[in-house]
Amino acid sequence: MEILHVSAECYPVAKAGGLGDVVGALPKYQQDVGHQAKVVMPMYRTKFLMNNEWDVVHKGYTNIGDYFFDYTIIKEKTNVLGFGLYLVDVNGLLDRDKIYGYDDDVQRFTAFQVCVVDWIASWQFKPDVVHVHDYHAGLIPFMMQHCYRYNQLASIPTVLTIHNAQYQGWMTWEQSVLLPPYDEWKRGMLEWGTSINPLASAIKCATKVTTVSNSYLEELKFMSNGLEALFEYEKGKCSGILNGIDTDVWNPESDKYIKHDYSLATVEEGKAKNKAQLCETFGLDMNKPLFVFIGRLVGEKAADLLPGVIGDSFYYIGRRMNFLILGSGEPDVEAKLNGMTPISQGDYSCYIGYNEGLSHLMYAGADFLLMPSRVEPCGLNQMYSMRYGTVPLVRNTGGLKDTVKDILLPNGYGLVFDNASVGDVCNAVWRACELYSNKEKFSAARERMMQLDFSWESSVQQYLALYQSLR
Ligand SMILES: Nc1ncnc2c1ncn2[C@@H]1O[C@H](COP(=O)(O)OP(=O)(O)O[C@H]2O[C@H](CO)[C@@H](O)[C@H](O)[C@H]2O)[C@@H](O)[C@H]1O
Repeated sequence: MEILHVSAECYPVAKAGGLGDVVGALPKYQQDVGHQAKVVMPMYRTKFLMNNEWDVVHKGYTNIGDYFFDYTIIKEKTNVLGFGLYLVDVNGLLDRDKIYGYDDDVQRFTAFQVCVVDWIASWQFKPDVVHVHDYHAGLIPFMMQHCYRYNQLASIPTVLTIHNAQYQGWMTWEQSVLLPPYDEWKRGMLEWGTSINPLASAIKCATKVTTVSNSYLEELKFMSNGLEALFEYEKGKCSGILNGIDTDVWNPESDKYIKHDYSLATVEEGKAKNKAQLCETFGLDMNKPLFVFIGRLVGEKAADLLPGVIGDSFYYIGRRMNFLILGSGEPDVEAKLNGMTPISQGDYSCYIGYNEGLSHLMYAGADFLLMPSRVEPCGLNQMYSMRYGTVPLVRNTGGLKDTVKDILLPNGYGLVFDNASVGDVCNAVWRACELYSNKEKFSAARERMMQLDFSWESSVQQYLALYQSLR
């Protein structure tokens, strides 16, 4: 089968979060089991672009509204990522350093999608399925079916995977002129509420819709930033497929970002060395359990609770633990976390920013990972941490619910709590400290977690079965 993934992110080309990880891994494993998987994404000005060699495979000319432009599709020469990687170059719109956060993001991602559809229309043999990820590629199913120019693509099945339904890419109706001319009778397929909603449009127009865990799909029917009724209405075409993790990149035995590799047999010693490196770098106390948080500092991840959790843990449980935070996001949360460093007695530090290498070292060196998320479609961090023998503390929601079993249950290994509140998280921190002081139980949980299988194997088969059902 020939599968074309369309995404705004793909690790290691450009990554802002979990979307990049998934799009960098799923096609590789699809390719491994004999399919032809390709990824197309915008050509941002990244290190990966500069460090690799490219062939020009297509040149085209198109427009968004009255802005007409040339575009180029380039392909990485050697399949270094294990699948065909294609980048769309549009000068003036996509040639930026960052992925998101520009005032003209609507124009940028609309232009990207128009180019992708225009390019597919030029293929002699069409792909078996076009698999779009999140709202940045959400207008593609509509364009393939209802834009006159691309009528010949209407019969190609499309799959939408929702990694995060909070962001929907809302556009005003004035911006509808950015789309290629379409059948006006079908404008309802673009609309949700009073605006154009690319995510809602993809849910309506894609042949199948998947979410990155089963529990998240259930939650979306009750809480999806305004799309609840749509998820209920379209439930017949929706299913949940849990993400896997890229076990080549996330492997404590061969992680290129850490100095001290380790396996299940050497976990105590290996983690201790990594912890020592972290503690030395951040001035923390090696003898106390180390709790880390890695992620976007936003409400969805309940990052706003962290200052309260750290303060209350020190106050009520005592200064028996260390905290280390890595992330960037809402300025007030960043400021609060930075502002707390003076309270540190060698037991708190933070790194505000994005740092891939440090994240690997933290999964390897920490004892516990905090994930109090209010919303967590799947969550990769908890799976990485378990593979690295770091016990996750998670809220009972979305993919966290589907992947972490509380230590009190038979064969449990993590710490699960119900509410995204300072009190509930502190209680889990206290339970973790108790677990840490019982060396036997702690090692047993670690061993159990490290043997869990979070590889892509079964999820890849589920995606393939879904594609087959569309033919
Ligand atoms: N400051 C920083 N420095 C270095 N690395 C950082 C970082 N901040 C985040 N990361 C990394 O980004 C990734 C985050 O992945 P998640 O899946 O946990 O969340 P995200 O919300 O981005 O993804 C969305 O999509 C994914 C994929 O489907 C879902 O699992 C998830 O639930 C959903 O919210 C991890 O690889 C993490 O290590």
